[in-house]
Amino acid sequence: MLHVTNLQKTYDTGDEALRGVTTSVEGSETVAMIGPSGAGKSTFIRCVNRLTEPSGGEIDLDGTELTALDDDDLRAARRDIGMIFQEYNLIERLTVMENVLSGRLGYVSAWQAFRRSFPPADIERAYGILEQVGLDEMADKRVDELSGGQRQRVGIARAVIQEPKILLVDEPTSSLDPETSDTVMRLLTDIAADRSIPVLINIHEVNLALEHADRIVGLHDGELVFEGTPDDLDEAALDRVYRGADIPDTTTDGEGSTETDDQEVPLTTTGSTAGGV
Ligand SMILES: Nc1ncnc2c1ncn2[C@@H]1O[C@H](COP(=O)(O)OP(=O)(O)OP(=O)(O)O)[C@@H](O)[C@H]1O
Repeated sequence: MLHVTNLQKTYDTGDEALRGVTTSVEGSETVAMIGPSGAGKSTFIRCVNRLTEPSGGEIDLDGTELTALDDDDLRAARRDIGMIFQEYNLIERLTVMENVLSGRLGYVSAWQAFRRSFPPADIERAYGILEQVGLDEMADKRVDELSGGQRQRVGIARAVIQEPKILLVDEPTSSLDPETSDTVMRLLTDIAADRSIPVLINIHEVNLALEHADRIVGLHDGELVFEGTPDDLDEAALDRVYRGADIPDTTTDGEGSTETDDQEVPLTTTGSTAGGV
């Protein structure tokens, strides 16, 4: 489905955000991308749909090489990629329904898009998706009257109505409380299963990744340093992801040395940390 090969990004500032990352996302799996702040997680997701231009590498989505597309073809290819953002990126003055339908803008004529006029089938589809995300009663509410969790569900519905081949999700829970974060993660994995599409989620909280992901990818300083199941993410792997190296066991009581942290492992949405899982 999504095959990324040797993806590189160096910003104009000289920051090397991605140093040759290779990974794939397949089937209807939920993949969590973890890593410390600045590891390159957002850059990776933004490069995949070319909101950020990669400096090198290949991105193959279902047989289409995205890095080779001109603007028109890229616009068409982006319909296949549902994006869900940390800060929701909704149009505040519009209703829930209008925001969800904006996910269909890529499918209607320019005139229909200008008038925001959508075929009845799209409206029916929107009601179905709103029901799935638990917002069918709120279709006519303005989104600036909603809670953070409800807004994120509107963002999910807007991405899903595109009928994408993949969902890319950038830190969906960082503004949410733990319970709402859990609901949002469960919703994303349910959607992956229902629609048989993969979901790639950047996530700060390791606990949420362990609980909800089928597979975890770990970045450190622009490099992929871990790829495996939640069960594979042991303390040594966490050290590689969050500290950039395997920390040798220097203690006499057999516990790994975590005293030399340059970055603690964020385990929960409330920001509490610990040396292991
Ligand atoms: N627009 C930009 N211009 C220059 N440098 C950037 C830009 N965006 C990101 N960077 C740099 O690229 C590196 C990776 O940043 P990125 O935001 O992708 O990391 P991240 O893992 O998503 O971090 P966080 O979890 O804090 O969002 C960092 O060193 C960052 O400073």
